Amino acid sequence: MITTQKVKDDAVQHASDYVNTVFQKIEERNPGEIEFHQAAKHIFSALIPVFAKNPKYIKNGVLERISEPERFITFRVPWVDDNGNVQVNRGFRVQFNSSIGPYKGGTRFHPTVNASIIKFLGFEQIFKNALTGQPIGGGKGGADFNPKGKSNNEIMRFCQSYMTELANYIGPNVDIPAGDIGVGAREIGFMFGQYKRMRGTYEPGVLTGKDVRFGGSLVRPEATGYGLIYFVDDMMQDHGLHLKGSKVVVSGAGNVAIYAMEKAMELGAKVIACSDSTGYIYDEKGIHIETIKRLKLDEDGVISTYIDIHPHASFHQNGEEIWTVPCDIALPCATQNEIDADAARVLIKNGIKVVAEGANMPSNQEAIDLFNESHILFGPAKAANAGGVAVSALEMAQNSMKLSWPFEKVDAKLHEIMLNIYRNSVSAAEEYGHPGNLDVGANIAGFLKVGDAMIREGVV
Ligand SMILES: NC(=O)C1=CN([C@@H]2O[C@H](COP(=O)(O)OP(=O)(O)OC[C@H]3O[C@@H](n4cnc5c(N)ncnc54)[C@H](O)[C@@H]3O)[C@@H](O)[C@H]2O)C=CC1
Ligand SMILES: O=C(O)CCC(=O)C(=O)O
Repeated sequence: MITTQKVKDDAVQHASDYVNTVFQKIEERNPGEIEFHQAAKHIFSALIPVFAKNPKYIKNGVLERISEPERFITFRVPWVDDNGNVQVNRGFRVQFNSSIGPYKGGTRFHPTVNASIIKFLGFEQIFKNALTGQPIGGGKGGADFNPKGKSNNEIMRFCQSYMTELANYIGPNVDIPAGDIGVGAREIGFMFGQYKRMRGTYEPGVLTGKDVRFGGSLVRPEATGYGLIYFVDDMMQDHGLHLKGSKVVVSGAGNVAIYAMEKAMELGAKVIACSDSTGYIYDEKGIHIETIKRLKLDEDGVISTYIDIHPHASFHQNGEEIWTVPCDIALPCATQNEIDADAARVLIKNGIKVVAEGANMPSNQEAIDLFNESHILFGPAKAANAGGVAVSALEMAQNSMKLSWPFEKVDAKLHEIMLNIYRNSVSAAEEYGHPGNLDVGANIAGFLKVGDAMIREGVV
């Protein structure tokens, strides 16, 4: 049952009943898809004040429509490993909502990928993309393929097979995939090469996160992490706090985590811990970012080897316990549901001031409630990590114009977009009776843009 703390009048009660009815249908139609249910429940509860104030969304069935993907594709991905054995994985693409632009969203290669994970990510992406202010709809894709331990040739063959089927459903004005966990510039390059070979035309706008030598945008590799820190900086300054001199803990050591650490350090913060799926490292003197980049980006190694190079640091095997490290700012940048109520309580007990989500849905609902109750500054994923997709949209714009913007120009646009996302989330939260709650504000601001477009486009 979805409830709101402010059941004041009939309109709110009616909106709450409506949201609960639609949510029940989602549970019935998508049995067992717990991550999708979690994301839907979270967003729906934030929207109760919107439906109470504007019954037009109820009348036009916006919630029923927005929560049912326009298209959900699953496909076989057969490939041959280095030993000559045939392997089969399952590929997915959800084309969730195209009311404000072509479907846009990343691609995850990880053994845990299933319909629920892809739908939760695609659903979140609708609202995130709307928040960026750019004309991009929501989509997401991936496969239950485990890139760990695979050779470069195996990765290439897998990407080519994945694209051979996916190419039937995407295009620069239809659906534009990018990277996510397990998919970076190398995988995007292999997929781009296969798409080009199949189509026989050069269409750089079909994928983002490409290498700069063939249509990629400067700043895209850094964008999610840098954007996260711009968001944190804006949010802290607005509350009289400063990044400079703050102690930061970051989970993950992939694309998002690395560039978040880099920008945080550049702005004067001290990052003292980061992790991968094997455990976390603690470096009281401050993490040496060049070592992490070399270990994780160049060598695809494990984080424990950091202590061979920096013996004063320590390695701790259980990755989740990274949240026991006392700090001012916690940045979950690894995966979903990495902060539960217990982790949130420890962070709060240790005096945390800011939590901002680089990963998608890294904090569960109980954790978010605890942060809000304790007046921790909380930057929700769909606002705080929107910098990656925002620069992807800038990459699409450059591809359409057949030109490349300099680093400084893209970086300045990224910063401006993050500031606008912050301000719009603050305003929406205030307007709908939850001042200071950026989580509610971001969901509402994203929804209003998409919901209004859906009404104007008719029942489609
Ligand atoms: N790449 C992008 O532009 C964007 C990514 N995101 C989200 O950010 C998160 C990270 O994505 P990327 O950095 O792109 O992926 P990545 O594959 O580059 O890195 C993921 C990192 O998380 C670590 N990790 C995974 N599970 C873990 C666990 N249980 N405990 C500790 N560490 C763990 C991995 O070892 C790796 O270091 C994901 O939730 C993704 O959906 C969100 C917005 C954009
Ligand atoms: O750059 C993109 O299109 C997608 C980024 C992404 O997957 C995300 O925002 O979660």
